[in-house]
Amino acid sequence: MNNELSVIRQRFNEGDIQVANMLPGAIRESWLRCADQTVRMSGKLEYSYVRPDKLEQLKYQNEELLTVSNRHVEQLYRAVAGAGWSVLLTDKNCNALQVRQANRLSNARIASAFRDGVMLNEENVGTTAMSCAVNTKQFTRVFGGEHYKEQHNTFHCAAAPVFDHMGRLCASLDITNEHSINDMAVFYMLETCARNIQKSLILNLSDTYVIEIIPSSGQFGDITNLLLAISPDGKMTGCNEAASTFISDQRRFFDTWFDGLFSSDIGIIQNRRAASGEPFYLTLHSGVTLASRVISTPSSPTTEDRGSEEVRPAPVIASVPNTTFGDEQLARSVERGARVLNRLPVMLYGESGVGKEVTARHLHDASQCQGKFISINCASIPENLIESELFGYQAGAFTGADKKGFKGRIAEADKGTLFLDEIGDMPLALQSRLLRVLETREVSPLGSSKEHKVDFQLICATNVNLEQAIEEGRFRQDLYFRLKGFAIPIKPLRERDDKLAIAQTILAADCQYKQQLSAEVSRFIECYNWPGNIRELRNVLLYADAIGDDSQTVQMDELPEEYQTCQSCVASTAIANTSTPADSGRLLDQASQDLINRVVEDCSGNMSLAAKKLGISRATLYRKLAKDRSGTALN
Ligand SMILES: Nc1ncnc2c1ncn2[C@@H]1O[C@H](COP(=O)(O)OP(=O)(O)OP(=O)(O)O)[C@@H](O)[C@H]1O
Repeated sequence: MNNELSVIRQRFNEGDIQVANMLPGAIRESWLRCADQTVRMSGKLEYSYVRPDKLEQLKYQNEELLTVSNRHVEQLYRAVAGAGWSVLLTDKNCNALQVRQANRLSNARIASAFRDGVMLNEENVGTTAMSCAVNTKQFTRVFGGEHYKEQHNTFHCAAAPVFDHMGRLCASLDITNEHSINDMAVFYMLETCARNIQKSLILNLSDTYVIEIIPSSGQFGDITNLLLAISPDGKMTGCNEAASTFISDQRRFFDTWFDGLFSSDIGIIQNRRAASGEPFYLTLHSGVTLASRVISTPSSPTTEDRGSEEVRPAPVIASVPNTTFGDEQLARSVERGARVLNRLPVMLYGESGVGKEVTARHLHDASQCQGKFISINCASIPENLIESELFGYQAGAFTGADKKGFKGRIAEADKGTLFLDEIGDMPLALQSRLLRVLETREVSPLGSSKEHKVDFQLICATNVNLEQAIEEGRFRQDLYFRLKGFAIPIKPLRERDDKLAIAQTILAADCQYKQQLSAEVSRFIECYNWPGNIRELRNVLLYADAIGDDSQTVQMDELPEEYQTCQSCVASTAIANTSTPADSGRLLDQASQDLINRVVEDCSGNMSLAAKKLGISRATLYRKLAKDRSGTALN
């Protein structure tokens, strides 16, 4: 926390409430409300939870919101979790309805406290991004010491309000990180996600036409476009935030009929061509003409299908039918994996970021399993919590346990798929318990002697060499063989030939503006080493999308700076651009020399391994290195 903020906190705590004027408006107001309600800044922080029966009721009341938002929240989570962000959806009173925790939450107490039903309103936990977003109805960031409660001073959060089809506040969407990351791309994604939830709520209205209007020269499907929902008899029944600003007086809007706004009647959107999605023009009474398009009609299919009709949706990766792109071997393995999954455990292995979790979700979907997909990252749960997290616990099983007990993640996966990520990091003692569960298909929660039958499909993933872990006594061999029913290796991105297809998919799925790659960027993607694999490629493209200009093509100077200066890629690009054979030869030599040096370095000087990776003999490798050192051109 910076010094100034510490001083503000101290003075405020001592009763000088004027000092709050130095804080951003939303946070100042929240601190003052907290002080009014005599919430204490320091002292023990006990989290309160909505009673389980009340939580059920809350979820029931928010059923539509939860159903509609699920894929958006999931998609946001998948995009940001790698950077350490957790995602929370709360109702409009800040009760958590859906919590998706980031992999690496180090604060064990908070990790176990943040779950569905935790009450995060100001009265209970002081100022948070979500309480500010709910109170101001605006996107808000609350960083570190701006949180009222001392215990939250290590967190950095941002939240966006979520509005329903009539523009009423219905929820807040929050992202939380333990590290201070002022990443505009992430905040942008958060706001877009909140707007997409409202869009899906509008598309979910029954017996309604939904039209999309482009107020500027943008394109259809832009999230800033106006959405209007109209009943078949012409009454306005819904609109998104952009439309409510555009039409300004929302209350009047809901008393309005279609022909009260536009100089045509409802027939214009009911004719066959318009109803089939062809663009048409609407004219406001003022004479302004707007390009429009019907995106949903009263007979349109259900929500999820409608979701795919959105023009530029950010598709859910899990629903992408093929997550293997041009890698035929991987496609074959995944297809077989999906077929055997209901009888054999599947093990995915590959470096971090190659897409193991994405593939696991795809396997779950493709296996047609109707149950839930329960994902557990064995490396991120503190060792002392793994056991209770996996197997559950009975009420009062240990100090600090929830009074109601906890079912456990394995039991939650009953009739569904259990995904154990980073299985190589599971502590040995728990490996024995897991083995027993896999053999008996029964779990008994901590503190209970009762066994419960469970039936689940199992996928596990690892980026460590389990065989080596067995040799070193860190992993049980019998568990290894039990888990490795069907093994699917996933190659690192640098070894894949379908890098451009992957990049194109990411652009189409996750980028707002950028939809194609310049020739130079394509060459860079092909040539770069990608140590962070698909995750790194995705981050680079999202960066270009967020900071680049409005054009649809990603240019080299829109990539993060460190990528623009990648030496061997610059050389390869130069080779492609050069016109004289002599220059081209020189640049090619340089690139080849760089590549050799890099591979030798990657292999820590192990010449046999480096030669193997380069596909040349050891003698040739020595010769090339010797020539390089003596300054002779390589050949
Ligand atoms: N097939 C894909 N299509 C689009 N994006 C993908 C695909 N595979 C992976 N990604 C992106 O790459 C990132 C990493 O994916 P994922 O978490 O599945 O990798 P992982 O191998 O499980 O990584 P780790 O071992 O670090 O957990 C995610 O942000 C995901 O969005």
